[in-house]
Amino acid sequence: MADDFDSNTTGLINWLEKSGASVSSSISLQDLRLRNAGRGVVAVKKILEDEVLFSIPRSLALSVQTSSFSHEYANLLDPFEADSWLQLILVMLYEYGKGSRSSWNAYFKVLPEEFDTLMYWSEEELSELSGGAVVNKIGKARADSLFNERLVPVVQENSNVFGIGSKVSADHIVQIAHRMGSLIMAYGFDIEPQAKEADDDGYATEDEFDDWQKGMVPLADLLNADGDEKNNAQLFYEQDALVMKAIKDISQGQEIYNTYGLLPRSDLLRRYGYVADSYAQYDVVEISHEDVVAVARDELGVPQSLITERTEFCETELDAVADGYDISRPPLNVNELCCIQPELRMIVLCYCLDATCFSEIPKPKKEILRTTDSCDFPIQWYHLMRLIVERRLNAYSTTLADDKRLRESLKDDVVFGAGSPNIGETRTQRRKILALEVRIGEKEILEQTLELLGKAESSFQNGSNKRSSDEMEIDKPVKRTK
Ligand SMILES: C[S@@+](CC[C@H](N)C(=O)[O-])C[C@H]1O[C@@H](n2cnc3c(N)ncnc32)[C@H](O)[C@@H]1O
Repeated sequence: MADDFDSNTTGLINWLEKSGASVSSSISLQDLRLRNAGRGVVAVKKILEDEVLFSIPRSLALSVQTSSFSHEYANLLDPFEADSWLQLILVMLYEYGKGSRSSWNAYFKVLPEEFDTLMYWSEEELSELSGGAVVNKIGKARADSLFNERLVPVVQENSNVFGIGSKVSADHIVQIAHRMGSLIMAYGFDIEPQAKEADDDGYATEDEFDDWQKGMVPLADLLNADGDEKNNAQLFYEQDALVMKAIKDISQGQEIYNTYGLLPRSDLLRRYGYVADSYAQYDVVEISHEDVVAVARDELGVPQSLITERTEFCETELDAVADGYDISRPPLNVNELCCIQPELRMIVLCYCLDATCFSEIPKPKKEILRTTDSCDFPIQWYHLMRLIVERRLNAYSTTLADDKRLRESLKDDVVFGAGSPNIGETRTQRRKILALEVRIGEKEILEQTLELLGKAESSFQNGSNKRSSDEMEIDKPVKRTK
């Protein structure tokens, strides 16, 4: 491809090696744009487990500690002391503004200027995700006002320090700050600090447990990621260097993958702007507390006074109340409702119990939160839980069947995830497909949960030990069905 892509890649490797990094001859940084994966690191020779792929001196990581900004302009950083994210953005604005005078100039040249992360989606594109909880987690408005109120005045008042003209608009500064914030989110690492010297008596000082610092680690952040067995490398924080090592044998030609953690695809899309099938196992659906209350009150007729009393109990005695609760992907071949977060199971239970059963909840109360499983629930629990899941499913404007049909119709055009060619794909079309994958995952979870609830409810109704809430013995030991 005729652009600066390859020369920037070479520039990065040359800069790293000149600055004390070592890069194994068994790897190469390659152009994976045809697979919609930007740059990536590929094994050019067989690599053995524990082999060092590259080693980056700590001083080459870009952070508040390593940039000269923190001592030259400490006064500008001070007001942001409590916010390490804003501090790092400020440092990156400074180094970026220095252009070729920055030690990290070659590094900035390989970092992207455009993102598919949700922060950059239009309202129309985001509407493809409506019904899901992720649209409420993007935080663009909050970031905009934080940048406008706190960063813009500092940058404008010190335009010479940040290498921008004195007439640069607030919008432009906010735009670059968003780029830096997005880079930190998708490329940054939490870097373990160097171990401190031990005291004479052999004990390390308390400072040894200093917080890990956010920073950018050149090259380490050019590894793509996998949520499963393709993950074959990991960054180790050694005393003087950050060292990427193989965590399993890697064949020649295989891509080298880091991991971004056990993220549901909605979060993968929000933070990294892509989805991959290997993360589908971590998908979750969030049910808001507000929805649980609304369904109990409006659809099951639980009086508001009882809801208030029981919510308070769940909050003070069980520490179980949150803004939202997760339902995760039900494990295959397991007929239990362990996919529903225990806190949600317990709150729903508390809303269902009559006064006598409620007063019999045994002590220590927190114990029951951890041990109660679906076998101990009264029939009303299944009913309320089903209504909650159905309400959540109805929040989407399309059904799972609609979405699967749509995916089928797009299948010939686009392959999803890391292997997808993006030729001819418009940005909006690509985003539509990414959202479709997330929606399908969430709806699968909800439909599978409904199926499990239906099965559990009917086996409860057919069973000999039919109980209603007033017959319930809540302190019985957990009866596992397996
Ligand atoms: C830490 S960077 C990895 C380097 C990136 N490929 C580049 O060229 O700058 C993270 C970004 O890489 C992309 N990425 C990571 N893993 C991927 C994968 N398995 N498939 C496709 N893209 C991936 C996403 O755009 C993500 O935001």
